[in-house]
This record gives sequence, C-alpha cells and structure tokens, in this order.
Amino acid sequence: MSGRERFGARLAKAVAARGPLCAGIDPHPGLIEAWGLPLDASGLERFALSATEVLAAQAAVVKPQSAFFESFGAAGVRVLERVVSTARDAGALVLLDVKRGDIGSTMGAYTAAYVAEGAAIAADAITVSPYLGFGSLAQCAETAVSAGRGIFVLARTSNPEAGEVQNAKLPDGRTVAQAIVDSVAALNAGAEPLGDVGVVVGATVPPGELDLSRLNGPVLAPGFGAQGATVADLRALFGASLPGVLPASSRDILKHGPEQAALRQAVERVAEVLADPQENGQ
Ligand SMILES: O=C(O)c1cc(=O)[nH]c(=O)n1[C@@H]1O[C@H](COP(=O)(O)O)[C@@H](O)[C@H]1O
Repeated sequence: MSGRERFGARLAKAVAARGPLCAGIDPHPGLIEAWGLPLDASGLERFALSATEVLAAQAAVVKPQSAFFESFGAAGVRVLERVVSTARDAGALVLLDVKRGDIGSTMGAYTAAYVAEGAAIAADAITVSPYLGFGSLAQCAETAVSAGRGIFVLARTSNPEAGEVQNAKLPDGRTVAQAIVDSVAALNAGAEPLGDVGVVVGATVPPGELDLSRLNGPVLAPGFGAQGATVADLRALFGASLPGVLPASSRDILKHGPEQAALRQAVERVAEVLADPQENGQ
C-alpha cells in the first residue's frame, strides 16, 4: 500500500466538501469551434485548460475524456497530461475516462500508464470495461487500490444500445450488468467509508434494473444533462439521497463557455440542483 490515503476515502471527503458533481472535460470539435477557437492542438489546449481551471476549482471530480485528446495525436496527449496535473493541483480528483479493457497482461500496461504507483499519466481513477471478463481487471484493481487509486467498471452504460449485451441473462438468472455490480461489491466488502472500486451506471437507465444495495462503492452516473436524464431520474434510479453517486455532465456545462464566469455559474447551478432534496427537475 502506498502512503496515499485510499481512493474511496479521498472521494468521500471530496464529495463532502464540494458536492457529488463529476464535471466532464470533453473537448468536442463542435464545442472548441463554438468557443471561437481553432480546431487544432492550440485550440484544444486553450479549451481544455480554461475549462479545467474552472471545473477543477469547483467540482469534487473532473472527468477528462481521453478520446477527444487522442484525436489530436501526440500534441493532444500532452494537453491531456497538463489537464490531469492542473486539475489535481486545483484540488479535484481526476477520473480519466479511457474505458480500457484487454487481456490481463495488456491491462498491466494500461495500469502502468494510469493508476499504478509512478504512472505516466497519473489519474486518481480510470474507467475500465469488464467485457473481456471481470477477471481480466483483477490485477488492475489490485494495483490501483494499493496505489491509493481507483477504477470505475462499466456495468450498465447510458447509451441506447447498451441493453442488448448488458441486460443479457446469465444461466443463474442475473443480468450481465448485475453480475458486474456484484463482482465489484465483492471487492469493496468491508471498506469504510466507501470502497475504491466503482461502477458506471448511466443516469438514463430505467429504475429497478439493478440492485446496488451491496455495492459499497461509488457510482459514476453519466447521461445527466445532454443525454436527457434529470435530477428526478437520478433520484428515481438511485434513491433520494444518492449515496455514493457521482452524476456526470459534460456538454451541458461546457456549452456555457468560453467565458469562465459563465462556466462557473453553470457548475454552481448544477451543484445547487443536485444539493436540493426538493428538486425534481433540472
Ligand atoms: O464512462 C463514462 O464516462 C460514460 C459511460 C456511459 O455509460 N455513458 C457516457 O456518456 N459516458 C461518458 O460520459 C460523458 C457524457 O457526456 P455528456 O453527454 O456530454 O454529458 C462522455 O464522456 C461519455 O463518454
């Protein structure tokens, strides 16, 4: 175990201090242009660092989506590295959205890249895909946890196509998504205040599909905002107090740039809506 506090404990503290919002940093080409910036690595850099300065000062967690940086090649990856370090310096936890999943030996290289001790692009957590078999992630989870970091395992994603695989039934009657949740729950058993391994469950998912009661870990809930899910949907899906749930929103916040003051207000508005137990819409 590294000297670093466990990821679940760091996350619980960050959420207590700043609220549960996970602010996505997704430099879509359309948004870069809407901010009046050139569609090249310099425009990407100005967009991403300006957004990071605002979002990482306010939100508990920021989630840069790697693909939007990778699409600019090596220069884009250098910007991503700066986003990660800038966000951590500003006090936010960085959940790097890379959705990696591969055979165990190759997962080792992704682990070294992002969540092992001394990782090249050191995030606090990454998103991973269990669809090569949950066991292919075992070493990644163990290494991340012992480095004080975490992983978020895709269970039931927000996209409309997700159900065909994730709601397929296993011979024991559970859905594939439920089996993923249960495997994560086993890793988190006994951890306090929260385990280090999260799941991803889209905010757009119909209520009642999943039993998260034994998860004892965080839930990343994208789909809030631009994909149509509201706070009422979050409450219907996860319960009124949303324990451990990180509602994630990217475009719906970023569209308020490029002025940093307007971005800041957009984050504040979302945070207020999430904090208000009476709020049923968005
Ligand atoms: O893992 C994710 O972050 C993720 C999982 C999922 O089920 N659905 C989903 O939209 N995401 C990501 O969450 C972000 C959603 O962006 P907005 O729809 O703009 O808020 C994107 O970066 C997606 O790649």
